[in-house]
Amino acid sequence: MKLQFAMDTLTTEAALQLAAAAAPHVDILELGTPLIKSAGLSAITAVKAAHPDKIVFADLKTMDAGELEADIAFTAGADLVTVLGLAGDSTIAGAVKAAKKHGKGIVVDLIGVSNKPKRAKEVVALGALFVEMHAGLDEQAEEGFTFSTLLRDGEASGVPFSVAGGINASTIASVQQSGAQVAVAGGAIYGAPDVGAAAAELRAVIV
Ligand SMILES: O=C(CO)[C@H](O)[C@H](O)COP(=O)(O)O
Repeated sequence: MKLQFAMDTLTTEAALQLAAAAAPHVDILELGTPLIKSAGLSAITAVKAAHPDKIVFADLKTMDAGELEADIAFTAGADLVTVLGLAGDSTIAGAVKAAKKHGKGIVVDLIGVSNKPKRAKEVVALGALFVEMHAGLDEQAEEGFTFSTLLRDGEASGVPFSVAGGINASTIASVQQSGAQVAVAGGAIYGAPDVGAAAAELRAVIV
């Protein structure tokens, strides 16, 4: 299972510092949606230039203009770009078209989708590389939140999936056991006093 570090910060400088600390322990460096909205596509270029050996993931969460938005992110240096599963099929197909042009991949984020296994199958049929079983930061803050549903949905989907939703060192083993291809961790790494040590701790559980 690959480990993805979601850098939910607001400046390119902060992202480069986080990436430098965590890179030895992670496979995928994710530029979070707030970072791309705040710093722009140049943040993608900067992270890819600093870490050409890593998979750079641009969490655009595209809802419309799939081909155009994916194209500009791939041109900026992204290897993987997200489109929302709530978007229409034509948006997802457009993003997949851009990914094929660049030899890269589209990940469909199923945040907010009620029947995630069903939509997962549909979007992989449209050409998505994998889906993200995702409970966002707001959903995580809701009373009674548990990400066990995400693991069940991933297993039920029958397609390649990642899991994101507040994963930490005590829960990442269950993500691996669910058969996920990628575990996404944001706050558990960037919120730790020692970013490198936090990434290493997660990595130690899954190797
Ligand atoms: O995409 C996101 C929010 O929409 C986050 O990057 C994702 O949820 C991972 O971060 P965390 O581990 O803190 O939940």
